Amino acid sequence: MDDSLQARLLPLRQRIDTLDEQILELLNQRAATAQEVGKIKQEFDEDGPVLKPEREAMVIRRLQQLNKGPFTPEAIDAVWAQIISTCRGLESVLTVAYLGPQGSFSEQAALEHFGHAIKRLRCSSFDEVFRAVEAGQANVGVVPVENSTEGAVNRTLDLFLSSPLKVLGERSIKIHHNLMTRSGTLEGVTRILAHPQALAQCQGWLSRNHPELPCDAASSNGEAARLASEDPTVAAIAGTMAAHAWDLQIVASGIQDDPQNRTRFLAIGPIETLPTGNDQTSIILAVPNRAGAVYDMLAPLAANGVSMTRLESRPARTGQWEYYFYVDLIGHRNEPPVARALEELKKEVAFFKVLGSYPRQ
Ligand SMILES: O=C(O)C(=O)C[C@]1(C(=O)O)C=C[C@@H](O)C=C1
Repeated sequence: MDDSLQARLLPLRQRIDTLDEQILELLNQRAATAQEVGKIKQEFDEDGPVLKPEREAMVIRRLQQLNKGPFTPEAIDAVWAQIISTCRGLESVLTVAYLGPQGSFSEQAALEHFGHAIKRLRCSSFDEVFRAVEAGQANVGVVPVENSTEGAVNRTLDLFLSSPLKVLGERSIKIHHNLMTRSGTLEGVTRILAHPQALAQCQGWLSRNHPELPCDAASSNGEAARLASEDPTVAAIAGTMAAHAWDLQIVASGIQDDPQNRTRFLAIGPIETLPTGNDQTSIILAVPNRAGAVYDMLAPLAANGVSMTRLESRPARTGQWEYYFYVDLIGHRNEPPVARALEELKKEVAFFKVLGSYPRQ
């Protein structure tokens, strides 16, 4: 019985070994070719960015279209993110800034988007992420912009207003929250710590299951986990990555009120991204405080057949009930319908800023 099992498995495992050798050979050929690409790019522009977000998106999309399975499109995305990350890292290592500490959801988004062959710059606030990239301490940053349960991440929206950085890409990740402690139980625990967004995303579960425990805000879920690792009276709400990073045990998993809870992150940096054929453009607008102004603001989009996927408003802090509108459009700013719509829009509004055009995820 055992022998016949071995006899059937052996040739298949030998075939896997041979295929792996071929994959390895091809990966090394790919890495060497990327290094050549890197040298040519450097000859043309010594200080130019190694990162080409449009090319990375197109490499992955092309393979997803060619793919006949059983490898899944998600697996292609995950595997090639790592392959490209390694190839890019052999040209020059990308420094990525995001809200830390270790194990934060921002870290997860940064690693999923840019792969593991990066230098990690963990920051203590979103302000610091923007500052680090603006000052050149990091090549790019990753910041959350909206959550499917809680809506906009207001601080990020406000920071975009005055930052010269561009949006280079987007990455939406599933946010699965867990309650965790050092011991794996709630014995001796007197309070729960988490980022305010996480507390809001779990408020139903918390009020049903632990109305007796006060909840306090931490600067990130990773930070809550770090504090729980030092203090047995603290339970943290954070992701599985944070539990591993801080050696915590999960008391309850999947405690977010919406099982489909997701957060969308944006990659930001000082570079423009070229069109890929499937892009999105993010802009900020402000309109004069008069009747019909918002209608007029949106009319050029409809007139040029440009679809809007998101409209968010933030107070302009003038005390006059004036607002900034954050708008996402389908298409790239260099493509004629979007370019025309933006030209017309500019004439209607009191404030206009393009945050960037970037590949849709
Ligand atoms: O095509 C390039 O410019 C490369 O440097 C190669 C490569 C890749 O590995 O495919 C790596 C980094 C860039 O961001 C884009 C693509």
